Amino acid sequence: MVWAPEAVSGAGPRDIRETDAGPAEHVSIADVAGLTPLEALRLMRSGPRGLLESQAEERLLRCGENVLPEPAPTTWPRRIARSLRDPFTMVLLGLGLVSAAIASWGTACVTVVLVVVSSLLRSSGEYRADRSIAALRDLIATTATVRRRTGATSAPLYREIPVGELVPGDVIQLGPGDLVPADVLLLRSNGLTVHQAALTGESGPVAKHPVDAPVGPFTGPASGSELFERPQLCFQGTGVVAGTGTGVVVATGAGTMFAGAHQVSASRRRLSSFDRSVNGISWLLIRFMLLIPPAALLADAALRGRGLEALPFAVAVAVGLTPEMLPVIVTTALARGSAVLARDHGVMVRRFPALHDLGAVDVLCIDKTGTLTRDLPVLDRSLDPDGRPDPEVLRWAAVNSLWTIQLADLPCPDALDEAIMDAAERLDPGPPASDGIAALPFDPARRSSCAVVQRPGRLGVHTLVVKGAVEDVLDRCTLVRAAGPHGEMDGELDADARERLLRSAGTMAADGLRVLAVALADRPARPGPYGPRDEHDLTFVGFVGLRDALAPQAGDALAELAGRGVEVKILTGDHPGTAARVCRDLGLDLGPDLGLGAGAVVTADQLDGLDDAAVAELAARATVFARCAPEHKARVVAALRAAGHTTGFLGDGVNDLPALRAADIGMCPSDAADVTRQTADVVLTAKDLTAIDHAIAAGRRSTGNIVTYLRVVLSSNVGNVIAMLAAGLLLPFLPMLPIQVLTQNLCFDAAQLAYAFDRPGRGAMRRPSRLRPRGLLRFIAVFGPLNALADLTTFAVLVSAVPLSGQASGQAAFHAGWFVENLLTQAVAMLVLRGRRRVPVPLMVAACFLVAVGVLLPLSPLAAPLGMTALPASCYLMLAGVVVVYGAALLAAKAWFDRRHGDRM
Ligand SMILES: Nc1ncnc2c1ncn2[C@@H]1O[C@H](COP(=O)(O)OP(=O)(O)OP(=O)(O)O)[C@@H](O)[C@H]1O
Ligand SMILES: [Mg+2]
Repeated sequence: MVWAPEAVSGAGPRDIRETDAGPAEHVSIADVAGLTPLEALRLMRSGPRGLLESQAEERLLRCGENVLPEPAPTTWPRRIARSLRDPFTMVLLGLGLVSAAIASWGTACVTVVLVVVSSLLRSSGEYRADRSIAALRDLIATTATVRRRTGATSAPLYREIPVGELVPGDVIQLGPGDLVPADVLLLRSNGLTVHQAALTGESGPVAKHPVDAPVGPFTGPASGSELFERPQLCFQGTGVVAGTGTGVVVATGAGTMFAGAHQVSASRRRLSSFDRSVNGISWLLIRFMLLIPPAALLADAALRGRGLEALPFAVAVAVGLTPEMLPVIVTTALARGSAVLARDHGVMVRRFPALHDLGAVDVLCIDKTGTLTRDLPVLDRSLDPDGRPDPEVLRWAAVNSLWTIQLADLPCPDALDEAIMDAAERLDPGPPASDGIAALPFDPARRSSCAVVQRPGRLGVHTLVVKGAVEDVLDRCTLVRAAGPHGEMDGELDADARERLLRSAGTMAADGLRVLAVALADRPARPGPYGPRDEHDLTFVGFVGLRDALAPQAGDALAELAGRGVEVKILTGDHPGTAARVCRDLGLDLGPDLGLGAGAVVTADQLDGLDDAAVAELAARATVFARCAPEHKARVVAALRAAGHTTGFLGDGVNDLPALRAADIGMCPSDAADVTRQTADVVLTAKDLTAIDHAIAAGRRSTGNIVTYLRVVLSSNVGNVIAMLAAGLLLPFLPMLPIQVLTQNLCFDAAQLAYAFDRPGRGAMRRPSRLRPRGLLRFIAVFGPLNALADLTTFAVLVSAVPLSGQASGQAAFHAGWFVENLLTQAVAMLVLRGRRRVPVPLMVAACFLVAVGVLLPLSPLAAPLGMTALPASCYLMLAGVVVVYGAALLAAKAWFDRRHGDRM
């Protein structure tokens, strides 16, 4: 909400004249872009110690909650209107109009009933789906750390509040992984970098820091990109990559820059690949349907000279052909799959089409820490440059950990830092000896952290303590510490010494340890800020090695995934040796030596010189990519996708964000960084590979059910059309009355809803599943004609069994016979075409329903109005024979088809 400072003279309706004078405008971020922190605080009627709780309450009432303007909640009429926009419904409505125009009232009524039923079913399915997605919001909801006071004299306290309760003037803290909760002007910062892609589309992180000198009023356009370049401004919806900051909230809710951008982008939602393939299949069918009935009509007119009297029949056939339950089945299958997944395995799918994409995943990229290992590191050793145990190295590492945590106000300390401090505390308990001056928190791009401290008795000297990845720290070292006869001596770090140190780090890594290098430098004390460029000419002092145990279920889950045809790749920022060892311990095959110097492992610097094609080629061959910076992870994922793989990515850090965006399916655990959680398509309760395995299985199940539905419906529809065309040419009367076509269609639709509760066969669960129009066509090409053959056989049987000779009763018997055969064969096809596995109850009920209607309808009082009569017993026997032979033929054809094309979707 736009903040109107109190006490504006000439008060507007929202002003409350209670305090001293302030400026006359509502404040937006552009208004503070030219101000110093102090000026901005004054304008916002706040202070460095934050707002009073009472002030905040009052502002919350006046400015409203800090939430994005929601689109109006979907009402039922709107929901139903939306479900009518689907192509099948449009076609049905069109056919209804045609039937009304030719006064074929029965067809018109049935068409309307179909439209109403399918749109009601679909809307209620979507309603339930929306509700379960809304329930997920709590899981991904974020909080903000705000500084407030209870009374004018009390000390300010930091506390976590729901982001919605932030008000203009609040002083808040930002840390790595935070989603910036409002538009903010920075008061202080420490190595803060922010990812602004949500607003600017720019992929790299940008540095942000307060500007203390007045820069003059901001005169550019208030929405202009120039605003995003101002280092002192952080915008809602952007994510903190590294470092920390404190800032004053300027605009919240609808008043933020993000709210403006969000409204534009929300109206242009992209279609997912799943939506596109469903649409593709729909339009294919619609074209087919619009073509067949006119063709039937023309053939009929040409051969029998019947002209327009066959029009109602043609329209009814078109209605019968429409798979109007497809949208209902799709919604139900996906919503049900997601609900079961959430309930049984704690996996939340944030948009339903993602469930289909999960089933299609054939490459899964994961990180190492917390996924393959437990992320509970324990210090194993601390060594001097010569490889001798040396507690002094641990002490320095702990100094770095302590002061980076303390001075950078990190919200939650890194597991490595905690482990180092625990070990140092056991070594010498008590308060730290040195004083912290400044800190550069860990940055995944620099792969190191730095603390600047003042040692006791070393006045006038600042000591830089750096720890981080071995290669990166050694690159900034020129000296190496050596123990001399009279204490410490520093020798030159030449190429040989560097080689030797890299080798000993490699040995530790190959033992499965996480290795950190520690380095120091003394500098004359100075007041100014420290930055990454101060990390040079360091003295290497030693290594610390930490052991992180393997995650208990990781090995089994990797084997399961391999059994499902999912290839797993590891993208980690860690040492190649550590990564390779962990993978071997878990039984993951790393593949052959790539001849690049790191065995089977690719290190990210090897990707740097390569073009996209070469990266794709390497990505196909290698399993482990080590020393990855965030953009390397994204590059590998993008290369895999470009090569045609459906790629999933699991990660939890801010450094995983670019890859999460690049993947088809981004996954993260529910305790991941805010930004990561907001970006992911799938959120897991725990970072557990087993849950992903379940999620993939659920995706395949849902897709499998949709595919089975399409296969059965389309092959029987195609069969019927062929049979009707043939009958039109062979028989002197209509093979089926329009009302019969429609009744049969209603029965099929009702029965097929049961497919949402089916389970695909084992074979389908072992391979990635996708909706493939071509695979579908292949199936229909075999089973459609087979169905038509059964119909034609029935015609032959009926023609020989009932006296037709133009009598009405003969035709009614023929119609009844074909009606019965159609329902029975459909029941058989429903059970046989899904493969040989246990039939779930809903499907069995559906098949029995079809059989019961088929057998009983011609005997019931409804027979006469529907234009049918009871059949002689001999006819039932013959029809039973046809159905049994058809069932056997289907079984044989299905077995042949599966052998030929595999039991896949
Ligand atoms: N707190 C820290 N202080 C200093 N260096 C660190 C710290 N955490 C990690 N590092 C170094 O940075 C490297 C990369 O770590 P990072 O956590 O960014 O990797 P990652 O890609 O998240 O790895 P993973 O696949 O294990 O999740 C580590 O191997 C380590 O050398
Ligand atoms: Mg990580």
